[in-house]
Amino acid sequence: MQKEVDQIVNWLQEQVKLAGVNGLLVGISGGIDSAVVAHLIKRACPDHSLGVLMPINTSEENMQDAKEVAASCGINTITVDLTEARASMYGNITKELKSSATYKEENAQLAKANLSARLRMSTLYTVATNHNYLVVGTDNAAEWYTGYFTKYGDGGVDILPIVEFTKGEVKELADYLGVPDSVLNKQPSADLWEGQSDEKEMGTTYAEIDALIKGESIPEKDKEIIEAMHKRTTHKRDPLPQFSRTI
Ligand SMILES: Nc1ncnc2c1ncn2[C@@H]1O[C@H](COP(=O)(O)OP(=O)(O)OC[C@H]2O[C@@H]([n+]3cccc(C(=O)O)c3)[C@H](O)[C@@H]2O)[C@@H](O)[C@H]1O
Ligand SMILES: Nc1ncnc2c1ncn2[C@@H]1O[C@H](COP(=O)(O)OP(=O)(O)OP(=O)(O)O)[C@@H](O)[C@H]1O
Ligand SMILES: [Mg+2]
Repeated sequence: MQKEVDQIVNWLQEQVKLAGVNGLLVGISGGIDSAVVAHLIKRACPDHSLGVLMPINTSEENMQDAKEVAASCGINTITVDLTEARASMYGNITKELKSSATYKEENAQLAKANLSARLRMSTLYTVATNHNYLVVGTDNAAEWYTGYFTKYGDGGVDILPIVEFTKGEVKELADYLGVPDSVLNKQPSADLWEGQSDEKEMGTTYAEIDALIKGESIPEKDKEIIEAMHKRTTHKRDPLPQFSRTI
């Protein structure tokens, strides 16, 4: 584990040098992926790393976990409450959709959730520009394979240090790095709506996704769900389709 951590930390330092920036930042949610990334960037850039807490109707418990994550690695933090910004922006967009009779109630929850993720991305880039830092992403191998992230939201980042680590391996890293137990043992959640849990929404488990990625056999039902997610989200991993005048 020490060797893996050293390798990621060296890689992060290399990325800072290559990009010619001053440091690194990450959004800290109180979940395990951002906890691991916060620890790693603090190790890579002890004096030039930052954690950004961005509540949007976020529970006191998750805020407390985010603060404990920051305390556990000693990273500096700022908090930008986006609750009003999201309410105002979503309210304005919805008003327009409703007045033009193009509002679709069945897509509302997801649209609102993805707006939250994209407001967080915009906030991170505003802070990153101010500090001349890179925005560090928290996607792990399971999320990347299934495309379980918002395009240009939490997926809109500069570098991905833990994208080759399964959710199980992220947990091992978290344990090694000293992430608090409350975060280590918590159910993964995008926390984009009341009661959301990743596994409930996906209809499968991280254990099955991890197993499939590692080439192990898993129940047919889970395989179908995971492969369908993978296929549907190909566009999130591929380069942008670009019209070429030479075609
Ligand atoms: N074939 C295609 N080629 C190019 N672009 C395509 C496309 N199909 C859709 N699109 C575009 O992509 C959009 C759909 O993608 P996207 O906006 O990402 O939205 P979508 O994949 O529908 O939803 C995001 C999912 O990620 C989950 N999530 C989000 C954020 C954080 C976390 C977490 O774990 O913390 C999880 C969230 O709960 C939800 O299940 C469409 O609106 C369309 O604009
Ligand atoms: N309230 C928040 N404040 C700051 N950043 C956030 C917040 N919510 C989400 N994020 C950012 O979006 C990323 C994606 O969320 P995701 O839920 O996948 O990761 P996590 O919360 O760190 O771990 P887990 O998947 O176990 O919940 C987070 O890692 C974090 O960088
Ligand atoms: Mg989370």
